[in-house]
Formats: sequence, structure tokens, C-alpha cells
Amino acid sequence: MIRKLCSSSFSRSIIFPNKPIFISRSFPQPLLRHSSALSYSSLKMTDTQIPDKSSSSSNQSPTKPESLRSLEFQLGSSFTADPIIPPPNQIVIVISGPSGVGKDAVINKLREVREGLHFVVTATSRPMRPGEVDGKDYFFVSRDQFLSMVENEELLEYALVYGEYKGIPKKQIQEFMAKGEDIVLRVDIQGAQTLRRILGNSAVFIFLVAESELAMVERLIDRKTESQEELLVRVATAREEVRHLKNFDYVVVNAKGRLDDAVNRVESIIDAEKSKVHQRIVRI
Ligand SMILES: Nc1ncnc2c1ncn2[C@@H]1O[C@H](COP(=O)(O)OP(=O)(O)OP(=O)(O)O)[C@@H](O)[C@H]1O
Repeated sequence: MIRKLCSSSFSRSIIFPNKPIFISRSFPQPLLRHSSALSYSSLKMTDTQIPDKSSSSSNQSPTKPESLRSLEFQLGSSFTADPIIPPPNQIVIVISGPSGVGKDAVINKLREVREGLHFVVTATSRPMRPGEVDGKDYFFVSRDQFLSMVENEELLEYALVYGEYKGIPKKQIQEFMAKGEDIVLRVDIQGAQTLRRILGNSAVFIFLVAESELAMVERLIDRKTESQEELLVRVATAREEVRHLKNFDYVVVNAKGRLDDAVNRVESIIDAEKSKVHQRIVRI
């Protein structure tokens, strides 16, 4: 580009009548250094162009508009205020981890602190827990309704989790991506594996862990939403699930009493992804 600019602009003589000429002094040195075509001599003024110091005004330094005009003139094109790079692509963030690590807790906090994210509401056939809201925590549907969604290919992925169906409605993702929002999906490990197969590297996969197995089990017991038998299944499954960590892009520790740290870490991951030179491209 520099070469093109040079050939178009530096064949012209650089004279600003009645103005102090400051071109050769103020041209940025780094640009000169990096461009073989832009030699200092090509910018040098002839003797006849050099202003008479004694006749110039006492204030030698150009104003900002003058400086800009001069640079534009030398480069042969004007500066634009257009963004140098396009806005970052929307991303799909998959948050997963064993039962009880705090996926819901992290996501609920993220919802409070970060704008521009759409948290996909999963459809499930499981009964509502106390305090849960239909359409906010999950779309609670009957088994039959769920199976008809499967049949109509309305779900990006679905799975039978602890005896109940859970699935991600495609339409919701498409709608919110069209509005320019990033998408957050909360899935169990099984769901994350399926999504990796479907989305490959086009999505960002975050594995959430507790600081220790003991902490995770205590959290599940404290939550008081599972029977002893259900707890046994979840804890045994969690042991197995940690092995899938290698299939994820990032891991975030959600330590006891440190929920904010975990959420900050997830935000940093989103920021890093948004700053990537080679952006992920997701199509659903
Ligand atoms: N950093 C933390 N410190 C203390 N308690 C936490 C923390 N994170 C989550 N919890 C608590 O741990 C319990 C389990 O968290 P949560 O329900 O968010 O886990 P989950 O991963 O969504 O579980 P599941 O997959 O079984 O739905 C909840 O009672 C939650 O309030």
C-alpha cells in the first residue's frame, strides 16, 4: 500500500504557498524507516521551497488540521474515521462441567454483569424445581412435546440426562445471533461432547470445575435437590467426566466463596476470543 501511495503522491512537488513548510521535519520517522520507497530524500524540499525562517510567524508548529492536511497530501489520500478492523464475530460459548460445579451459579452471575449475551434456555422434560421459572431457567415440556421437537429437527442437540430429556432449540440461537448477540449454552458433559462434534472449533468450550472433589460433593449435598441415590449417580459420573477436560478449550475453577473470580475468568475468555485475529465463524 505504501508503495502505491508513494508513487502517486511523491512525484508531486510539495509546496504550501504562504504557509510554513514543516513536512520534512514532522514526518513520522518510524514510517520512513519501514518503507524503502519512502526515502528521506524524496521528501526533502528544494532550496526554493524552504521557507524563509525570518519571514515566518513566531509560532512554527502547525495546527492539527494543517498537520492532517499535510500528511494526507503527502500520502496522496485522505484519512477516514472508519474502523480499521471489522467488529468481532459473534461467538457461541459452551459452558459445561460435572453436576454441582456451579454452572447455573456462574451463568446467573454472568447474566447480571455482562451485556450482549443471550443465554439459551434449554428445553427439558424434567419437572420444575422449587424457585425455577418456566422460560427463564428451562422450557419445561412434557416428554411427548419434547419428542415431537426431536422429530421436527428443532433441536441443535438433545440427550437423556439422569432419565430426563434436555435439548437446545436451534431457532433461539439463530434469532439472537441475527440480533448481534453472543450465545451462551449450558450443557452437561455429554451435551458438550455432542456439540463439539456438531460445531467443531467454531464454538468456545469452557469446562467448569470445583476446587476439589470434596467441595463439589458438599455443594451437591447442600443444594438438597437430589436423593442419596441420585447423589451417588451424579458423583460417580462426575469422576468419570473430568477425563473429558482435554476436549475443551478453557478450564475455569469455581472455588467455594469465589464465584465472582470464576465469572471474571469467563469474561476474560470472552474478551480474549473477541480480540482474536483469526475469529471463529459459527453457522447454525
Ligand atoms: N463458588 C461457589 N461457592 C459456593 N457455593 C457455590 C459456588 N458455586 C455454586 N455454588 C452452589 O453449589 C450448588 C451447585 O451449583 P449449581 O446448581 O450452579 O451447579 P450446576 O453445575 O449447575 O449443577 P447441575 O449440573 O447438577 O444442575 C448450588 O447450591 C450453588 O448455589
